[in-house]
Amino acid sequence: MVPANPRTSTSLFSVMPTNLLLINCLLLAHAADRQLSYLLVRDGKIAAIGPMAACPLPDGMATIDGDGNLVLPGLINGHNHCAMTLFRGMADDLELSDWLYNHIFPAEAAHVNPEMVYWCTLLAAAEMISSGTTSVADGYFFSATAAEALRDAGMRAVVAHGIVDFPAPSVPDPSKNIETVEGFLRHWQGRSSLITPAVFAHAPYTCSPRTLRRAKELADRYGTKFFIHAAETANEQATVIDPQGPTPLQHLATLGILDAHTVLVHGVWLDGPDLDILAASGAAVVTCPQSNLKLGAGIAPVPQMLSRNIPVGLGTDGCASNNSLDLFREMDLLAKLHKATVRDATALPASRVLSCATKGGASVLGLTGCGTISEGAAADLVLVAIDQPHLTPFFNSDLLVYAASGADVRSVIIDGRLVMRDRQIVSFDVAATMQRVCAMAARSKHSVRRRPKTEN
Ligand SMILES: CSC[C@H]1O[C@@H](n2cnc3c(O)ncnc32)[C@H](O)[C@@H]1O
Ligand SMILES: [Zn+2]
Repeated sequence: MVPANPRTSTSLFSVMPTNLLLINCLLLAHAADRQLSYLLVRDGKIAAIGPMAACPLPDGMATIDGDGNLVLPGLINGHNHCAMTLFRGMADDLELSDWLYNHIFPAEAAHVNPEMVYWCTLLAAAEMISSGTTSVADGYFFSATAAEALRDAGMRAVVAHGIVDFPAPSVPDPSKNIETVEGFLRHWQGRSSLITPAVFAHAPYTCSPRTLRRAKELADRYGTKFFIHAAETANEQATVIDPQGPTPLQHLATLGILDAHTVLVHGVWLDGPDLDILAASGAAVVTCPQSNLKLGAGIAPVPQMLSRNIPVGLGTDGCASNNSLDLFREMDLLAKLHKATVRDATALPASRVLSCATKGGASVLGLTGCGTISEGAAADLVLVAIDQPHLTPFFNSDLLVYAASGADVRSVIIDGRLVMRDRQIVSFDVAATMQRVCAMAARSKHSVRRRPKTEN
């Protein structure tokens, strides 16, 4: 149940067993021959997989019948600002700097507080779980509260505390940024099997070189991931750094903050030399194609990244720029975009895209053992109903990218716990969460400048 007060959150869900026997599941490898399998889950990990003929006796263990549904590794959303569900649809059809400076930052200054972050993050968790996402990288303010919400929802998350050089909702005095984030890292490191804390410096145009260096140094000291939005729009270099000077990527490289623990979000405006620097640094990229198209930013050179072995994950970005958290939509778009730009249908195969949203995404976020179905891997599993007209006949995983949607997900298991069963989220009260967010949205409507709808 959802606690009435986010500060006193205690989730019954956290004491649920992490041992399960999953029966009658279809593994991707058997999609064509329809041979059903069992998966034995112990202590949140996959302990054994085999054909139904060799299924062990439940021996008192909770058993879930997969009903012939396809079992997939849970999808991994590499970039989100979960609490921004409150701002869904608030500022559509605007380019990034207008959207951010004239609409989003003012709305955040007025409405972001711990209560908002708790409930709006829970709402994001409901949307992600019900569309097959089991892990997310969140980057926002009041990160301790976001971490509580994601843990209470039963989601696996890398929760990164946001840093900007101006007064932010959770840190009104930017000179206190580093110590605040350090407190967050100290509190959450090793506290929960589900939550990994990290650092998020917002962007090269909102963080000074000194802030960027100190934020990265802090992340390194705690051995955490360091995230940054960078090279998102064409004018980032012109308006932010120096029109004649280094590119945003060169700027970050010169500051010494690109390495294997750095995750660059967006990376739309990267030229050949930038991509070479990135590849040599070991840093990863999370691409957010829906957000990049909607904000008019452009198309990230994902095939060129992959051909240089730059690790690439897939993210939705927040609800105010997407406006959906369904990674199936994101996969479909990513797989098609590059085919169109270079007029080559082989530019980015569906299987490669599925890997960015699973195994590849896990590696970008440092989530060891996630994004794969094998013995010893995390039991983060999604059951997809393929026995439907739009997924028939089902021979291989390409259909997951080109025809499936989040609505096809039936049940979800995270860290060995059943989080959604037959489309019913069981870890928290979704109806109550929607009610709370609707009430907040109604209150904020009077003070937030929502875009008037114009007739054409
Ligand atoms: C410190 S991260 C949170 C901060 O980032 C803002 N934000 C959301 N999406 C984007 C984007 O695509 N580019 C730049 N900034 C973005 C969000 O509103 C928060 O203020
Ligand atoms: Zn973002």
